[in-house]
Amino acid sequence: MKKIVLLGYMGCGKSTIAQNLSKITNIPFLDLDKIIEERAKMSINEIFEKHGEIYFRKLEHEIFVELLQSDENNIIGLGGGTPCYANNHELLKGEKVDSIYLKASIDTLYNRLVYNKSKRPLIANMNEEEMREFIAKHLFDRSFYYNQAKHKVVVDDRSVEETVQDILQVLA
Ligand SMILES: Nc1ncnc2c1ncn2[C@@H]1O[C@H](COP(=O)(O)OP(=O)(O)O)[C@@H](O)[C@H]1O
Ligand SMILES: O=C(O)C1=C[C@@H](OP(=O)(O)O)[C@@H](O)[C@H](O)C1
Ligand SMILES: [Mg+2]
Repeated sequence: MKKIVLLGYMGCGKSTIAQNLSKITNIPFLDLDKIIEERAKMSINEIFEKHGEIYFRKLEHEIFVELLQSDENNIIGLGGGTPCYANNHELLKGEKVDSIYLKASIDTLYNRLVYNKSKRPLIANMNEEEMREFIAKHLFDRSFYYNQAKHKVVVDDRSVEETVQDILQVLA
């Protein structure tokens, strides 16, 4: 049983890359946010609105632990905040876990998020200037946790296909 775990800031491509890596490797992929939404029968936005972020983080932790415990080989795309709460970063170091930080610059993240923020409650209501500032500070705060991953793949100026190949190389 092996788990390939993709982590990194919102917009770095965890969900997109997990799906494409799955197609090439035939290893089933799981998106932690999607599973949270299915369990809660609500969107991430609704969970934040109705129950608040602390409730979301609790659910996120419980489901992450559960996914790591299953006997299947899986590719798991985390949420951007997953490694930063409830000591989840310690789980990235597990023997059966290949954790990979998809590292993106502030510019890459900003460019990908600016038109894709509505489903991300932490940035949904920010204007462009606020968002750039927020990403810069938040990425700095979170980098300690992201750097706990076993591997790092830089995604700036890389296509989806190139990043998938970079991951395969790191895992070889
Ligand atoms: N080279 C690339 N690699 C990954 N995503 C890319 C790339 N270029 C553009 N994108 C877009 O950036 C966004 C990344 O979002 P997503 O995969 O949801 O990231 P995350 O799950 O890390 O928040 C998607 O809209 C995707 O289509
Ligand atoms: O960075 C975060 O704290 C979050 C990232 C989101 O996932 P993506 O990174 O896939 O957007 C989602 O889990 C939630 O909106 C909180
Ligand atoms: Mg995602």
